[in-house]
Amino acid sequence: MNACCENVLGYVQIPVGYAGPLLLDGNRYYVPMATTEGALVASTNRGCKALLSHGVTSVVQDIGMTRAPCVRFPSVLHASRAKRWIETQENYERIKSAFDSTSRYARLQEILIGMDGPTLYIRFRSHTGDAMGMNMVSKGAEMALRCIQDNFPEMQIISLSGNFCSDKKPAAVNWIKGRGKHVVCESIVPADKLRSILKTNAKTLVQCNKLKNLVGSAMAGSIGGNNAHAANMVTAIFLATGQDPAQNVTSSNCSTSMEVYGETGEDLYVTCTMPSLEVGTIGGGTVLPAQSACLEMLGVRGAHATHPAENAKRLARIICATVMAGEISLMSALVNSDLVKSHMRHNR
Ligand SMILES: CC(C)(COP(=O)([O-])OP(=O)([O-])OC[C@H]1O[C@@H](n2cnc3c(N)ncnc32)[C@H](O)[C@@H]1OP(=O)([O-])[O-])[C@@H](O)C(=O)NCCC(=O)NCCSC(=O)C[C@@](C)(O)CC(=O)[O-]
Ligand SMILES: NC(=O)C1=CN([C@@H]2O[C@H](COP(=O)(O)OP(=O)(O)OC[C@H]3O[C@@H](n4cnc5c(N)ncnc54)[C@H](OP(=O)(O)O)[C@@H]3O)[C@@H](O)[C@H]2O)C=CC1
Repeated sequence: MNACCENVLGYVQIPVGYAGPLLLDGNRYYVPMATTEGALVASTNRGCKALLSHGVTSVVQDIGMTRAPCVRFPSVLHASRAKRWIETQENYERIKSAFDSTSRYARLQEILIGMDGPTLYIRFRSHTGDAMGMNMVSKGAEMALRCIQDNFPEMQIISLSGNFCSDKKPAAVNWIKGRGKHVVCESIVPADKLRSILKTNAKTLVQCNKLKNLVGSAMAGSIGGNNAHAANMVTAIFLATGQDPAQNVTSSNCSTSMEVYGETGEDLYVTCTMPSLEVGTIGGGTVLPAQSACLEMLGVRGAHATHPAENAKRLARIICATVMAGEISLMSALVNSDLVKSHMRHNR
């Protein structure tokens, strides 16, 4: 009681299904998904089946979590002087040791400073082990600001979060600089599997991906990227595994790409690139029993025994590969005009 929530009056139950086996980097996963959208799990499951013959290959980069306080100075000259001071290597090291002193795992990687008039937006980026890291990086940023203020007493702290972080709001900075984990997944779906499982072919999917996910997203001025429904798989796994649900905003950034492949050009080459997956396997809602059991299902519960961040990185890979499964299945349903039919069957 009273962990992760206040004034607790009960639980809201959400059904949890699974998709899989998902063959990823040589391992098989059964992926828990909490959702009330009938057809979503069936669709993701179908995508997993279509990806089985080649499996999914992933690469992941631990970008780190970010917090960007907004601080104001009496004039542009004062602000510029402070900016230069922070950017000097020797001072960066002083700020870093203040930041790092707040945690056994938070380790500052970079300070990126934006300037608007006499106001600075100081974006601290830190590795946070297996935790998603928002509490840790906020704590570190607060200590780092104290170190800066010791040298610039005229600095006024407007807000610990200045929105240049950017947490829980759609923002281009997270696409460009990354946030959390940056994952790229790749696979090939052979022509026979496209035919028998997805009931379509590579050329049709590639054309739909271009006109819907690329041109359509551009027409809409999308900043979430060119994808069909990454947010569906991200959110369902976030709910099942105790991630912060509001972070589905940035975490769902995804670019889905499709090309024809193979000697006859009948196979499908597909990639999903997700630059800002904000995930952890320790801390926050991951400690709750059901969510913890779902992490256990994936073999990533808690802190990694020997290499901090490895569990969180593996969870990020699994989410991106599951997104790929959902993408190829929904796209196939759309080109077959099966979307409404399947939702009338599973979703009502
Ligand atoms: C529903 C299907 C999969 C049927 O598709 P189907 O090809 O008729 O299915 P099937 O009966 O031939 O089965 C093929 C495989 O699909 C899986 N499968 C099939 N049924 C089940 C089930 N009940 N439970 C678990 N798995 C299931 C399973 O892997 C099965 O293999 P098998 O087990 O037979 O060897 C298909 O029509 C489909 O994928 N529809 C799309 C549904 C979807 O993706 N909905 C979520 C997105 S909609 C939305 O929220 C976003 C949107 C659309 O607005 C975004 C946008 O703008 O694009
Ligand atoms: N404060 C904020 O601005 C925001 C907070 N949140 C919330 O923050 C929470 C998540 O914060 P987060 O910092 O991830 O989690 P926690 O606040 O739970 O911090 C993680 C804790 O786990 C400890 N730890 C033990 N082993 C490890 C390991 N291997 N890797 C990393 N940490 C380890 C850390 O140690 P140590 O003490 O040494 O660091 C720390 O005490 C969520 O509930 C989320 O909803 C969300 C958005 C904003």
